[in-house]
Amino acid sequence: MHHSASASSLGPGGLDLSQAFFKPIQNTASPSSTKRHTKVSVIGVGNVGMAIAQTILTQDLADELALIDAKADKLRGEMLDLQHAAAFLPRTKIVASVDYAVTVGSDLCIVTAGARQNPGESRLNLLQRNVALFSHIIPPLAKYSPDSILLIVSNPVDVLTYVSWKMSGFPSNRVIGSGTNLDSSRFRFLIADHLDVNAQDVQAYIVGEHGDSSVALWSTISIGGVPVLSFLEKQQIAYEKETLENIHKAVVESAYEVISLKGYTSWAIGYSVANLARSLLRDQRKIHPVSVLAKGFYGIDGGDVFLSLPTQLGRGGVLGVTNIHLTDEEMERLRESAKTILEVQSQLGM
Ligand SMILES: NC(=O)C1=CN([C@@H]2O[C@H](COP(=O)(O)OP(=O)(O)OC[C@H]3O[C@@H](n4cnc5c(N)ncnc54)[C@H](O)[C@@H]3O)[C@@H](O)[C@H]2O)C=CC1
Ligand SMILES: CC(=O)C(=O)O
Repeated sequence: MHHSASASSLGPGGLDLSQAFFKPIQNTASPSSTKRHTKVSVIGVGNVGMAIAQTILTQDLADELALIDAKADKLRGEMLDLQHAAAFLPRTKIVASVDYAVTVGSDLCIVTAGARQNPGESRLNLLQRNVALFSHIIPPLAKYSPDSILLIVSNPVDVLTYVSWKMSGFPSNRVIGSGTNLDSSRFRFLIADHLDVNAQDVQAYIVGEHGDSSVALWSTISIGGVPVLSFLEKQQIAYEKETLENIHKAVVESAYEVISLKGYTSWAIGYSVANLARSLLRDQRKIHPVSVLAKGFYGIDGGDVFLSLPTQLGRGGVLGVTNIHLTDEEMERLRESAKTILEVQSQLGM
Protein backbone atom coordinates (compact mmCIF):
# COMPACT_ATOMS: atom_id res chain seq x y z
CA MET A 1 0.00 0.00 0.00
CA HIS A 2 1.43 3.38 -1.01
CA HIS A 3 0.50 6.47 0.91
CA SER A 4 0.45 9.81 -0.83
CA ALA A 5 -1.97 12.70 -0.89
CA SER A 6 -2.74 14.46 -4.14
CA ALA A 7 -4.91 17.60 -4.40
CA SER A 8 -6.19 16.59 -7.86
CA SER A 9 -8.01 13.58 -6.38
CA LEU A 10 -9.92 15.73 -3.87
CA GLY A 11 -12.69 16.94 -6.19
CA PRO A 12 -16.27 15.57 -6.05
CA GLY A 13 -16.32 11.98 -7.29
CA GLY A 14 -12.53 12.03 -7.68
CA LEU A 15 -12.84 14.80 -10.34
CA ASP A 16 -9.58 16.42 -11.43
CA LEU A 17 -10.05 20.02 -10.26
CA SER A 18 -6.67 21.30 -11.39
CA GLN A 19 -8.05 22.01 -14.91
CA ALA A 20 -10.83 24.17 -13.42
CA PHE A 21 -8.40 26.45 -11.61
CA PHE A 22 -5.72 26.83 -14.23
CA LYS A 23 -6.09 27.20 -17.94
CA PRO A 24 -3.06 25.43 -19.39
CA ILE A 25 -0.65 27.45 -21.52
CA GLN A 26 -0.23 25.68 -24.86
CA ASN A 27 3.01 24.88 -26.66
CA THR A 28 5.32 25.13 -23.66
CA ALA A 29 8.25 22.76 -23.24
CA SER A 30 7.52 19.72 -21.08
CA PRO A 31 8.92 19.93 -17.54
CA SER A 32 11.26 17.02 -18.18
CA SER A 33 13.11 18.96 -20.84
CA THR A 34 13.61 22.02 -18.61
CA LYS A 35 14.43 20.60 -15.19
CA ARG A 36 15.68 17.30 -13.85
CA HIS A 37 13.47 15.59 -11.26
CA THR A 38 15.51 14.76 -8.17
CA LYS A 39 14.30 11.90 -6.00
CA VAL A 40 15.67 10.93 -2.62
CA SER A 41 14.62 7.87 -0.62
CA VAL A 42 15.14 7.59 3.13
CA ILE A 43 14.99 4.08 4.59
CA GLY A 44 14.09 4.08 8.29
CA VAL A 45 11.94 6.87 9.74
CA GLY A 46 13.34 6.81 13.27
CA ASN A 47 15.18 9.67 14.96
CA VAL A 48 17.94 9.77 12.35
CA GLY A 49 15.86 9.20 9.21
CA MET A 50 13.41 11.93 10.18
CA ALA A 51 16.13 14.44 11.07
CA ILE A 52 17.66 13.81 7.64
CA ALA A 53 14.28 13.99 5.86
CA GLN A 54 13.31 17.27 7.46
CA THR A 55 16.71 18.87 6.74
CA ILE A 56 16.51 17.77 3.11
CA LEU A 57 13.04 19.34 2.87
CA THR A 58 13.99 22.65 4.47
CA GLN A 59 17.10 22.87 2.26
CA ASP A 60 15.08 22.21 -0.92
CA LEU A 61 17.32 19.34 -2.06
CA ALA A 62 14.69 17.06 -3.64
CA ASP A 63 11.60 17.23 -5.84
CA GLU A 64 10.38 13.93 -4.43
CA LEU A 65 11.06 12.28 -1.08
CA ALA A 66 10.17 8.61 -0.58
CA LEU A 67 10.08 7.20 2.94
CA ILE A 68 10.31 3.50 3.84
CA ASP A 69 10.02 1.76 7.19
CA ALA A 70 8.92 -1.62 8.47
CA LYS A 71 6.31 -0.03 10.81
CA ALA A 72 3.39 1.01 8.59
CA ASP A 73 1.56 3.23 11.12
CA LYS A 74 4.61 5.12 12.27
CA LEU A 75 5.57 5.59 8.60
CA ARG A 76 2.17 7.00 7.59
CA GLY A 77 2.16 9.25 10.65
CA GLU A 78 5.58 10.67 9.81
CA MET A 79 4.62 11.17 6.14
CA LEU A 80 1.42 13.05 7.03
CA ASP A 81 3.18 15.17 9.63
CA LEU A 82 5.76 16.29 7.04
CA GLN A 83 3.09 16.83 4.36
CA HIS A 84 1.20 19.10 6.75
CA ALA A 85 4.18 21.49 6.70
CA ALA A 86 3.69 22.01 2.93
CA ALA A 87 2.63 25.66 3.33
CA PHE A 88 5.95 26.51 4.97
CA LEU A 89 8.36 24.51 2.81
CA PRO A 90 9.65 24.43 -0.78
CA ARG A 91 7.38 22.14 -2.84
CA THR A 92 8.38 18.49 -2.54
CA LYS A 93 6.22 15.45 -3.26
CA ILE A 94 6.36 13.18 -0.20
CA VAL A 95 5.41 9.51 -0.52
CA ALA A 96 5.77 6.59 1.87
CA SER A 97 5.33 2.84 1.80
CA VAL A 98 6.49 -0.41 3.31
CA ASP A 99 6.87 -1.55 -0.33
CA TYR A 100 10.20 -0.66 -1.99
CA ALA A 101 8.42 0.03 -5.29
CA VAL A 102 7.84 3.53 -3.88
CA THR A 103 11.60 4.21 -4.16
CA VAL A 104 11.74 3.52 -7.90
CA GLY A 105 14.05 5.81 -9.86
CA SER A 106 15.77 7.37 -6.84
CA ASP A 107 18.91 9.43 -7.39
CA LEU A 108 20.01 8.94 -3.80
CA CYS A 109 19.01 6.26 -1.26
CA ILE A 110 19.86 7.04 2.35
CA VAL A 111 19.76 4.05 4.72
CA THR A 112 19.15 4.75 8.41
CA ALA A 113 17.10 1.67 9.37
CA GLY A 114 18.16 -0.60 12.17
CA ALA A 115 19.13 -1.01 15.77
CA ARG A 116 20.87 1.80 17.60
CA GLN A 117 23.25 1.76 20.57
CA ASN A 118 22.07 1.44 24.13
CA PRO A 119 23.88 3.82 26.53
CA GLY A 120 27.55 2.71 26.74
CA GLU A 121 27.25 0.19 23.86
CA SER A 122 29.79 0.41 21.00
CA ARG A 123 28.68 0.86 17.39
CA LEU A 124 30.48 -2.34 16.35
CA ASN A 125 28.24 -4.32 18.70
CA LEU A 126 25.23 -3.59 16.43
CA LEU A 127 26.71 -5.48 13.49
CA GLN A 128 24.89 -8.84 13.54
CA ARG A 129 21.44 -7.28 14.09
CA ASN A 130 21.86 -4.73 11.32
CA VAL A 131 23.48 -6.99 8.70
CA ALA A 132 20.41 -9.23 8.90
CA LEU A 133 18.14 -6.23 8.20
CA PHE A 134 20.32 -5.04 5.33
CA SER A 135 19.70 -8.25 3.40
CA HIS A 136 16.03 -7.12 3.18
CA ILE A 137 16.87 -3.49 2.39
CA ILE A 138 19.79 -3.26 -0.05
CA PRO A 139 18.71 -5.76 -2.77
CA PRO A 140 15.29 -4.11 -3.36
CA LEU A 141 16.87 -0.62 -3.36
CA ALA A 142 19.38 -1.77 -5.98
CA LYS A 143 16.58 -3.37 -8.00
CA TYR A 144 14.31 -0.30 -8.10
CA SER A 145 17.09 2.31 -8.44
CA PRO A 146 19.99 0.63 -10.23
CA ASP A 147 21.66 3.95 -11.06
CA SER A 148 21.33 5.52 -7.63
CA ILE A 149 23.95 6.44 -5.07
CA LEU A 150 23.66 4.53 -1.78
CA LEU A 151 24.46 6.60 1.29
CA ILE A 152 24.66 4.44 4.41
CA VAL A 153 24.14 5.86 7.90
CA SER A 154 23.11 2.86 10.08
CA ASN A 155 25.84 1.61 12.42
CA PRO A 156 28.45 0.28 12.39
CA VAL A 157 28.49 2.49 9.32
CA ASP A 158 31.85 1.47 7.82
CA VAL A 159 31.14 -2.27 7.89
CA LEU A 160 27.53 -1.77 6.72
CA THR A 161 28.80 0.32 3.79
CA TYR A 162 31.00 -2.63 2.80
CA VAL A 163 27.98 -4.96 3.21
CA SER A 164 25.87 -2.64 1.02
CA TRP A 165 28.56 -2.56 -1.65
CA LYS A 166 28.60 -6.38 -1.70
CA MET A 167 24.81 -6.79 -1.60
CA SER A 168 24.05 -4.14 -4.23
CA GLY A 169 26.70 -5.09 -6.79
CA PHE A 170 27.10 -1.31 -7.38
CA PRO A 171 30.48 0.13 -8.37
CA SER A 172 32.29 1.43 -5.28
CA ASN A 173 32.01 5.09 -6.38
CA ARG A 174 28.23 4.84 -5.78
CA VAL A 175 28.36 3.33 -2.28
CA ILE A 176 29.28 5.79 0.45
CA GLY A 177 29.06 5.79 4.25
CA SER A 178 28.32 9.01 6.16
CA GLY A 179 31.47 8.13 8.12
CA THR A 180 33.44 10.83 9.91
CA ASN A 181 31.73 13.80 8.25
CA LEU A 182 29.90 14.02 11.60
CA ASP A 183 32.99 13.39 13.77
CA SER A 184 34.83 16.11 11.81
CA SER A 185 32.00 18.56 12.52
CA ARG A 186 32.22 17.71 16.22
CA PHE A 187 36.02 18.22 15.98
CA ARG A 188 35.60 21.59 14.26
CA PHE A 189 33.00 22.65 16.82
CA LEU A 190 35.31 21.82 19.74
CA ILE A 191 38.30 23.61 18.17
CA ALA A 192 36.12 26.63 17.27
CA ASP A 193 34.69 26.71 20.77
CA HIS A 194 38.20 26.50 22.29
CA LEU A 195 39.48 29.40 20.16
CA ASP A 196 36.23 31.39 19.96
CA VAL A 197 36.06 31.35 16.14
CA ASN A 198 33.42 30.23 13.63
CA ALA A 199 33.43 26.44 13.07
CA GLN A 200 32.93 27.06 9.33
CA ASP A 201 36.35 28.78 9.27
CA VAL A 202 37.98 25.73 10.86
CA GLN A 203 39.27 23.09 8.47
CA ALA A 204 40.06 19.85 10.28
CA TYR A 205 39.58 16.19 9.49
CA ILE A 206 38.87 13.09 11.49
CA VAL A 207 39.41 10.00 9.31
CA GLY A 208 39.26 6.20 9.73
CA GLU A 209 36.46 4.40 11.54
CA HIS A 210 33.33 6.32 12.53
CA GLY A 211 33.84 5.13 16.05
CA ASP A 212 36.37 4.43 18.72
CA SER A 213 39.44 3.96 16.46
CA SER A 214 38.95 7.21 14.49
CA VAL A 215 42.07 9.26 13.72
CA ALA A 216 42.47 13.03 14.19
CA LEU A 217 44.64 14.62 11.49
CA TRP A 218 46.24 17.41 13.52
CA SER A 219 48.42 18.50 10.61
CA THR A 220 45.26 19.39 8.60
CA ILE A 221 43.89 21.95 11.06
CA SER A 222 43.76 25.44 9.65
CA ILE A 223 41.74 28.47 10.63
CA GLY A 224 40.99 31.06 7.98
CA GLY A 225 43.82 29.61 5.88
CA VAL A 226 46.41 29.59 8.73
CA PRO A 227 47.78 26.08 9.46
CA VAL A 228 47.50 25.97 13.24
CA LEU A 229 50.26 23.63 14.41
CA SER A 230 52.98 24.96 12.11
CA PHE A 231 51.93 28.54 13.02
CA LEU A 232 52.32 27.77 16.74
CA GLU A 233 55.69 26.09 16.09
CA LYS A 234 56.98 29.03 14.01
CA GLN A 235 55.88 31.49 16.71
CA GLN A 236 57.52 29.20 19.28
CA ILE A 237 54.23 28.97 21.16
CA ALA A 238 54.23 25.83 23.29
CA TYR A 239 51.22 23.51 23.22
CA GLU A 240 50.61 20.27 25.05
CA LYS A 241 50.13 17.14 22.97
CA GLU A 242 47.78 16.08 25.75
CA THR A 243 45.46 19.02 25.01
CA LEU A 244 45.18 17.77 21.43
CA GLU A 245 44.56 14.19 22.57
CA ASN A 246 41.84 15.42 24.91
CA ILE A 247 40.01 17.17 22.07
CA HIS A 248 40.06 13.94 20.03
CA LYS A 249 38.90 11.98 23.09
CA ALA A 250 35.99 14.43 23.44
CA VAL A 251 35.05 13.80 19.78
CA VAL A 252 35.03 10.02 20.35
CA GLU A 253 33.01 10.45 23.55
CA SER A 254 30.49 12.84 21.92
CA ALA A 255 27.98 10.25 20.73
CA TYR A 256 28.23 8.24 23.97
CA GLU A 257 27.49 11.40 25.97
CA VAL A 258 24.49 12.43 23.86
CA ILE A 259 23.11 8.86 23.89
CA SER A 260 23.45 8.66 27.68
CA LEU A 261 21.63 12.01 28.00
CA LYS A 262 18.83 11.86 25.40
CA GLY A 263 18.91 8.22 24.23
CA TYR A 264 20.02 8.78 20.62
CA THR A 265 21.75 11.35 18.37
CA SER A 266 19.79 13.00 15.58
CA TRP A 267 20.20 16.71 14.77
CA ALA A 268 23.91 16.74 13.93
CA ILE A 269 23.66 13.58 11.79
CA GLY A 270 20.62 15.13 10.06
CA TYR A 271 22.63 18.19 9.01
CA SER A 272 25.72 16.13 8.22
CA VAL A 273 23.85 13.85 5.81
CA ALA A 274 21.90 16.72 4.20
CA ASN A 275 25.29 18.38 3.62
CA LEU A 276 26.49 15.21 1.83
CA ALA A 277 23.22 14.99 -0.15
CA ARG A 278 23.74 18.55 -1.40
CA SER A 279 27.30 17.83 -2.57
CA LEU A 280 26.15 14.67 -4.38
CA LEU A 281 22.90 15.88 -5.94
CA ARG A 282 24.10 19.37 -6.82
CA ASP A 283 27.50 18.19 -8.07
CA GLN A 284 29.33 20.45 -5.62
CA ARG A 285 32.68 18.62 -5.94
CA LYS A 286 33.26 19.41 -2.26
CA ILE A 287 35.66 17.42 -0.11
CA HIS A 288 34.10 15.49 2.77
CA PRO A 289 35.55 12.86 5.08
CA VAL A 290 33.24 9.94 4.23
CA SER A 291 33.49 6.17 4.20
CA VAL A 292 34.75 4.86 0.87
CA LEU A 293 36.53 1.77 -0.42
CA ALA A 294 39.97 2.60 0.99
CA LYS A 295 42.09 -0.20 -0.43
CA GLY A 296 45.14 1.25 -2.16
CA PHE A 297 44.99 4.65 -0.47
CA TYR A 298 47.38 5.74 2.29
CA GLY A 299 49.09 2.35 2.39
CA ILE A 300 45.86 0.50 3.27
CA ASP A 301 46.20 -2.89 1.62
CA GLY A 302 44.90 -5.56 4.02
CA GLY A 303 41.59 -6.16 2.17
CA ASP A 304 38.41 -4.49 0.95
CA VAL A 305 37.72 -2.06 3.76
CA PHE A 306 35.50 1.01 3.86
CA LEU A 307 36.61 3.85 6.13
CA SER A 308 36.61 7.61 6.00
CA LEU A 309 39.12 9.52 3.91
CA PRO A 310 38.84 13.10 2.59
CA THR A 311 36.82 12.46 -0.56
CA GLN A 312 35.57 14.67 -3.37
CA LEU A 313 31.83 14.18 -3.92
CA GLY A 314 29.72 15.07 -6.95
CA ARG A 315 26.81 13.83 -9.06
CA GLY A 316 28.74 10.66 -9.94
CA GLY A 317 29.30 9.85 -6.26
CA VAL A 318 32.94 9.50 -5.22
CA LEU A 319 35.06 11.51 -7.65
CA GLY A 320 38.42 11.03 -5.93
CA VAL A 321 40.34 10.81 -2.66
CA THR A 322 42.54 13.72 -1.57
CA ASN A 323 46.22 13.03 -1.19
CA ILE A 324 46.91 14.74 2.15
CA HIS A 325 50.37 14.51 3.65
CA LEU A 326 50.02 12.43 6.84
CA THR A 327 52.66 12.11 9.54
CA ASP A 328 54.04 8.63 10.21
CA GLU A 329 51.95 8.45 13.40
CA GLU A 330 48.74 9.41 11.55
CA MET A 331 49.46 6.78 8.87
CA GLU A 332 50.04 4.14 11.53
CA ARG A 333 46.81 5.01 13.36
CA LEU A 334 44.85 4.95 10.11
CA ARG A 335 46.17 1.47 9.29
CA GLU A 336 45.26 0.34 12.84
CA SER A 337 41.73 1.69 12.32
CA ALA A 338 41.49 -0.27 9.04
CA LYS A 339 42.64 -3.39 10.91
CA THR A 340 39.94 -2.92 13.58
CA ILE A 341 37.21 -2.71 10.92
CA LEU A 342 38.59 -5.65 8.92
CA GLU A 343 38.66 -7.84 12.03
CA VAL A 344 34.96 -7.17 12.64
CA GLN A 345 34.20 -7.61 8.95
CA SER A 346 35.92 -11.00 8.88
CA GLN A 347 33.17 -12.36 11.20
CA LEU A 348 30.70 -11.89 8.35
CA GLY A 349 32.25 -14.31 5.89
CA MET A 350 31.25 -12.19 2.92
N1 LIG B 1 26.49 7.09 11.06
C1 LIG B 1 26.18 7.96 12.00
O1 LIG B 1 26.89 8.95 12.19
C2 LIG B 1 25.00 7.73 12.85
C3 LIG B 1 24.34 6.53 12.77
N2 LIG B 1 23.26 6.28 13.55
C4 LIG B 1 22.63 4.96 13.40
O2 LIG B 1 21.40 5.14 12.69
C5 LIG B 1 20.54 4.02 12.98
C6 LIG B 1 19.15 4.53 13.31
O3 LIG B 1 19.14 5.24 14.52
P1 LIG B 1 17.78 5.87 15.08
O4 LIG B 1 17.06 6.55 13.96
O5 LIG B 1 18.10 6.63 16.30
O6 LIG B 1 16.98 4.54 15.48
P2 LIG B 1 15.39 4.38 15.61
O7 LIG B 1 15.16 3.19 16.44
O8 LIG B 1 14.79 5.69 16.04
O9 LIG B 1 14.93 4.14 14.10
C7 LIG B 1 15.23 2.97 13.39
C8 LIG B 1 14.10 2.76 12.40
O10 LIG B 1 14.45 1.65 11.56
C9 LIG B 1 13.24 0.97 11.29
N3 LIG B 1 13.50 -0.38 10.81
C10 LIG B 1 13.93 -1.45 11.51
N4 LIG B 1 14.04 -2.53 10.71
C11 LIG B 1 13.70 -2.11 9.47
C12 LIG B 1 13.64 -2.75 8.21
N5 LIG B 1 13.96 -4.04 8.04
N6 LIG B 1 13.22 -2.02 7.15
C13 LIG B 1 12.90 -0.74 7.29
N7 LIG B 1 12.94 -0.07 8.46
C14 LIG B 1 13.35 -0.76 9.53
C15 LIG B 1 12.49 0.99 12.61
O11 LIG B 1 11.11 0.70 12.45
C16 LIG B 1 12.76 2.42 13.07
O12 LIG B 1 11.76 3.31 12.63
C17 LIG B 1 21.24 3.25 14.11
O13 LIG B 1 21.94 2.14 13.57
C18 LIG B 1 22.22 4.27 14.67
O14 LIG B 1 23.31 3.68 15.34
C19 LIG B 1 22.78 7.21 14.43
C20 LIG B 1 23.38 8.43 14.53
C21 LIG B 1 24.56 8.79 13.77
C1 LIG C 1 25.37 7.34 17.01
C2 LIG C 1 26.47 7.81 16.20
O1 LIG C 1 27.06 7.08 15.44
C3 LIG C 1 26.89 9.18 16.34
O2 LIG C 1 26.13 10.06 16.74
O3 LIG C 1 28.08 9.44 16.08
